[in-house]
Amino acid sequence: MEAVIASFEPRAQKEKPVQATQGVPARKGALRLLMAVLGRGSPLELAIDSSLDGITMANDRALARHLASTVLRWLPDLDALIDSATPKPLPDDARARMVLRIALAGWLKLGTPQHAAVATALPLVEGGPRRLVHGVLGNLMRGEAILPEVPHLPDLFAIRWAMDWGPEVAEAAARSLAEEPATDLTLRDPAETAKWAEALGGVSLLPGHVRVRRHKELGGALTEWPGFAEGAWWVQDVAASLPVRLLGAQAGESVLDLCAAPGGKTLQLAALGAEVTAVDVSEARLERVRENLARTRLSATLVVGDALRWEPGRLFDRILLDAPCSATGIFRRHPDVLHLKGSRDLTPLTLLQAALLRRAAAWLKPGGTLVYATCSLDPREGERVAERVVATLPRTPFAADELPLGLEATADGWLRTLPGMLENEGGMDGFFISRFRKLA
Ligand SMILES: C[S@@+](CC[C@H](N)C(=O)[O-])C[C@H]1O[C@@H](n2cnc3c(N)ncnc32)[C@H](O)[C@@H]1O
Repeated sequence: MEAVIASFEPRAQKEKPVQATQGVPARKGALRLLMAVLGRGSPLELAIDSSLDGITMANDRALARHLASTVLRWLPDLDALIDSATPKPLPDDARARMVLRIALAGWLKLGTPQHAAVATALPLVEGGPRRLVHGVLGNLMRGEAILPEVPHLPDLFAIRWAMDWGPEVAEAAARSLAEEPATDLTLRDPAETAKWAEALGGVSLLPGHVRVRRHKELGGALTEWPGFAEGAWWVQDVAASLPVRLLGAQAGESVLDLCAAPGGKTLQLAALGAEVTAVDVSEARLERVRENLARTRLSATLVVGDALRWEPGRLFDRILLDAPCSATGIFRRHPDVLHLKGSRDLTPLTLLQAALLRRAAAWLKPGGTLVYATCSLDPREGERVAERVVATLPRTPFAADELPLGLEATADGWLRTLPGMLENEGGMDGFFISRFRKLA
């Protein structure tokens, strides 16, 4: 998973006052989404099409997604409230628990009036569970039910991130989970930064970057924002734009973008004027790259291929390997990664990452530069993988004057972006970025 190039769903914010059972389709959609993520372990983005099938109103779709995302941000806290009001614990994936989570998220976080939260919950359950949902909501609404100011991370991540990065990073991660983050855009032409920052009502943290907070004037779908149709920008967290910035590609150089889809970094490289070959194993995801290249009027050679078997038959000046990973660094935008079952065993991923890195290194010209990056907060997918190749591929540490945003390299010469960094400006995703040069 990676920064989405463009979400085509309009965003729902505070829910408008709901009449009686208006809003039931959105709750049904949210319920199906949560069943897919929490019941079957599907990533939220992959569950959207099937879960929201039949929900035609854009507002209902947006609200369904926003409710599901809000539940995922506050899951341990919502569950603690539910457990405090049920006679015996409900199974994690019980329909009644899912419906209660949605009703409480609507009431406590989206401003749904109490009567509407109840009226939209009850049609989703029948029989005994319906009486249970009614009773639990009644109990909680009569009492002093509140959510904490800062959500609790699931225990696994609270403990792991405190151990790996320190308690202050885990605390910042929890703070950053409370709200949907701002939308970051990367511009096709960095010379137009001021123009687009003004047109979009955003702020720029770097040349070629604009950060847009959700605001009423823009509202609606991203596709309607100024500059979308003409391909002036694409959605990409500021941290996700750093690997290409640090690869140092020049116009006319040959660059291999390995594991390229959905293509944020391919677009960045193509915008620099590099001759880009973008490879991805997923034809469907590569189609997104194709669409985005067409919209931005940029070009790259696209190859559907498994990088473990594909052979380029040539060498490249520079290679970017943005490897598949657990995506825990993008939990603010994709809170489902904190709850996906099956994502706990990292061994297959770390073996794949190391194998991809070794293959990529073989395709580099002598003197060429390779960047290995992941959007994971787990050192087993970042530092530990990079350390495995340094004996054969010397690292090129990041110099202080080439690191933007006040970032500093680690003692080993890598770059780590972590929760808490840029917090006053709205934060950034968690990335690991390493750079190597092949001896000439
Ligand atoms: C982290 S995402 C890449 C994000 C992309 N670089 C961007 O900036 O938009 C990882 C990608 O690796 C692809 N992938 C996974 N295994 C692969 C393999 N064996 N060969 C090629 N691509 C692979 C996935 O399909 C996925 O699109």
